[in-house]
Amino acid sequence: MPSYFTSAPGKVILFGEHAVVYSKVATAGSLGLRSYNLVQERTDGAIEVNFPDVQLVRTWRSSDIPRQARWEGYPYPPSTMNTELVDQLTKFVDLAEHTNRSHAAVALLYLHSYLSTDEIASSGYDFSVRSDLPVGAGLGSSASYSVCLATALLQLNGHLSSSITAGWTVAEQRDLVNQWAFQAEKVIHGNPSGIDNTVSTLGGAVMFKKGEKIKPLPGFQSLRFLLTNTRVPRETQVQVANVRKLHDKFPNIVNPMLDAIHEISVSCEELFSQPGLDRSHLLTRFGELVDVNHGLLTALGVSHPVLEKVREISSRIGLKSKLTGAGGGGCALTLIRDDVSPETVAEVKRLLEAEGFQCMETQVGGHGAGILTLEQPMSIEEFLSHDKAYFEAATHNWTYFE
Ligand SMILES: Nc1ncnc2c1ncn2[C@@H]1O[C@H](COP(=O)(O)OP(=O)(O)O)[C@@H](O)[C@H]1O
Ligand SMILES: C[C@@](O)(CCOP(=O)(O)O)CC(=O)O
Repeated sequence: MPSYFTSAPGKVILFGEHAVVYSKVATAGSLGLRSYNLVQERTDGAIEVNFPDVQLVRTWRSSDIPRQARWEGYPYPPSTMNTELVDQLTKFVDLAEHTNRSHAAVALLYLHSYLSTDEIASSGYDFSVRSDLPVGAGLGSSASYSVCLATALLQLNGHLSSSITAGWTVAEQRDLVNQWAFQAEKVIHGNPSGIDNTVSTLGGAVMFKKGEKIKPLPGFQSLRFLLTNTRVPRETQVQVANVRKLHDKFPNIVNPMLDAIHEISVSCEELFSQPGLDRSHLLTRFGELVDVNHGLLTALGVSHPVLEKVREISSRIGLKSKLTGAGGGGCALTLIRDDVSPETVAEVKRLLEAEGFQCMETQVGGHGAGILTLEQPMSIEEFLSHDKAYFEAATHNWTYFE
């Protein structure tokens, strides 16, 4: 059994946060910031996890992990989450409940319980994960972690490009990864929408409407952004509830605002589907949509002084920013047009970091889930010491589900 890496990106909501709760369309894209998982066989029948981003190092005996019998629909996941198994695994991992660490561990063991063959269950494996993404900042770290796990477990158990799934299309394999990643997301979050794991699995950009199938945004061109984590903690539920209160108080005012946000996503889709549209013109129009969307979100009450600070600093240099995700703190995105010089980017970063913010430059719209088989085993220490550039290097022959 060779060693391999799996990898998956984070996500950013480009347009339509909050409006999506009211069944309007939202647009999200995959980030160049990714999580990476090293999977290696070991000889002692143990499962060892090394997840430094959530301070978890733990070993269990493989044969002690509860396992599920084959179910109808195999290898697709059952339609409902097995809450009994989640409870059982939460006790099994023996970590304080409801922490980052226990969620990460239970999500892995949940997939292991369902997917492991007898052979895999009696062997031992190391799972090590490192991420470029800040955890809990609304950039989809949990989805990218979940997609890494789903890809790893499906690969390990022969469901990806192996004899069991021989004849399956890439799209079917990608769908399988996405469905299992959604299971892991459910273990971590309870009731996620599915947009984060879908963007992370597919890559590129997607259009999303509640209750409808998430569809790729046709013609999307990769864009460059500066992401700013204001480090002000925010709770999605609180922001969503505040917008709900405003909506219920002034429906005739708030509904047209939500409709206007919907039209921004529609305009974004139209922008990318215009054949032969000049890139510079596209970026100008995109920047205008960024501005309008932020204005509407501010009117909905979900901005915050730190987010306005990001807008003020970036607009001084002629750049367009908006909050992304729930708002009330969290992250903002700033569009970096192709003609913006590296000096300008460095200057805006310097100004933002001087406010105590964390800045991350990244592309939006790149690859989704990927696998890379290693020719030689790699020590966990070496894996964890590598940076983004190492994993991105062209010599690494990643396979993506595209
Ligand atoms: N690099 C990682 N290693 C292990 N677990 C991770 C990692 N990144 C995310 N997670 C899991 O995902 C959870 C974070 O989810 P969440 O708070 O929704 O943040 P985000 O908005 O970044 O997705 C963590 O509590 C942990 O269980
Ligand atoms: C505000 C909302 O539209 C997006 C929240 O995004 P995040 O939790 O910041 O990634 C809520 C939702 O769609 O469930």
